[in-house]
Amino acid sequence: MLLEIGLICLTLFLILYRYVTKNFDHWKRQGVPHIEGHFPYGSHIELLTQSKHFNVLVKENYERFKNEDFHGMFLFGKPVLVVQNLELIRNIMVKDFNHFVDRNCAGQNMMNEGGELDQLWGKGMTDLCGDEWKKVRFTFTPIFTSGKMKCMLKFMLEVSTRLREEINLLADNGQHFELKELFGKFSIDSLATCAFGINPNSFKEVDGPFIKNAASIFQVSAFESLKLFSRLIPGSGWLQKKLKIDAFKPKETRFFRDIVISTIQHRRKTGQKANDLIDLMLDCMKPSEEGNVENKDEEGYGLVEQDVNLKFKKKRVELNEDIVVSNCLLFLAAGYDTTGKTLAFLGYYLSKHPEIQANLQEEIDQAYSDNDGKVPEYNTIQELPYLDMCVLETLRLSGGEALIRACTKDYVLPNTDITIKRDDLVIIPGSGIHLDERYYPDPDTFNPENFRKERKQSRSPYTFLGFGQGPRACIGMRFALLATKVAIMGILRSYSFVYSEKNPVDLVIDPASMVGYVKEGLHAKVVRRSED
Ligand code: HEM
Repeated sequence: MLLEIGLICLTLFLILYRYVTKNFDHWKRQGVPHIEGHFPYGSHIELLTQSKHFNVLVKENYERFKNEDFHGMFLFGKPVLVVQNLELIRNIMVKDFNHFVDRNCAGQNMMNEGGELDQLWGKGMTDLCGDEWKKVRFTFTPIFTSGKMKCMLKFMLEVSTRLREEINLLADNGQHFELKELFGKFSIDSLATCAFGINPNSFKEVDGPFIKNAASIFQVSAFESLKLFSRLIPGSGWLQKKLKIDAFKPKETRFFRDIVISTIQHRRKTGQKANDLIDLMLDCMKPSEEGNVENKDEEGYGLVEQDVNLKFKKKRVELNEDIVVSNCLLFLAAGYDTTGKTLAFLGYYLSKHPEIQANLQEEIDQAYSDNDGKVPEYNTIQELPYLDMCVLETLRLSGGEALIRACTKDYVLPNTDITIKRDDLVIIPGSGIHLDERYYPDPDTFNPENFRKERKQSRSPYTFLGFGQGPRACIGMRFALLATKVAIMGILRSYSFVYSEKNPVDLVIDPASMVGYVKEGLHAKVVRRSED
């Protein structure tokens, strides 16, 4: 019996070994410079041991292959092409987008292969593929236009008042505090208020379920990521689906799913309207006319190139409730940590550079005084030039991500004889590009001048990937910029950030943080400007 079990285990191991290693000569055959693959993890054991963040690995590889247009690597057994040349990046993200519509390759959408809750995440826009993604993206795009964001402003201002009250207490007691802990409360409260008209009151209920569940949803332990990656083993995803195993944060997912569902039910029952995101999404569930549609973004602040319009036959299909629930969940998750992290870094950089903070305060004071001391209008907030420069520079220095695309149709890389095959993965190394001195002189220094209009226009738009690029860029960009600007204006009008010696000298990115936040946190103090 033991012998039989041993033989079965050996056979399974050999199958797995063969499956993982069979493509390890892929890049060598094509003459592409690359990082060797090793069984079972591919190019980077750090992903298995969780000793380095993925964005950091991608940045290191970018440096290593800096003068190449692209290089290869392996994620477990999967060959991945990392494209560094900005013109090729434009082709992939925009010009030839129809070859790279998805983020997941067919049959390897890990979120679709678990139990009911994992499958719910699989219906979110980030994971949807092909025409289904186009339909959902097209339908939800009008929710994030400037017109709709103007209506969100009043909700954000309510939350910013609560943030100022908290800042006032912090100024009273003069203590150092962790910036993302504070701004996470602002970002979850503004999302919950704008999305569902709910006030989680995170500033008062520090241990409230809303903030606790939000904080843990993007903190993924080594064991949790192993559970997800195990789905790359042939047959494992199928088995986990059959056994209804939820690998991604089931407790937290259930908490937010139940809130979304009960809000939808309440709105339907009472017919109440708050003109928040959930109302706008429920409106999207109504059937629409068939026809050619275009998904053309509005101005987009010149940050995102979208010159491919999504032209396709929109069928007369209603969005079902699962899609709405899933995308509400996604907006909360996608917006919470990213906005909290951006604000935390912005507060940290301003505390480190008092002269920049003073310039920003001057601009903000002027905007209030031009509006008789009242909060400026939506357009003024979004267009204050120095504020915009500070936010974009924060996103450059702290926010470069490795962006993923899956090839959906074979593609010959222009001016090469390299074919990216259907189902191959491509990475755009935002974390490397953002810190490349060819695009940003003295790239490790916080310098908002990098985003002065003339300088911005002198570079390729693909040197800034804070919100991605192309039709798959961040749908919530306008919302995120507004929330960030409202929060920082509310604070700087009356307070200043002061640098804290508690900050580590070298900022180490926490490998367990999905958005890539600092392991030891970022700290600051606040003082009243009258006491400066
Ligand atoms: C400062 C805050 C934020 C940052 C830095 C950020 C950044 C990003 C990035 C880099 C991507 C990938 C783009 C690509 O692959 O080209 C993305 C996608 C996405 N973001 Fe954001 N985001 C933020 C806030 C938000 C908010 C507030 C929401 C929703 C309310 C949101 C919803 C999404 C969605 C749904 C996608 C997937 C879009 C698709 O696949 O079509 N994000 N975001």
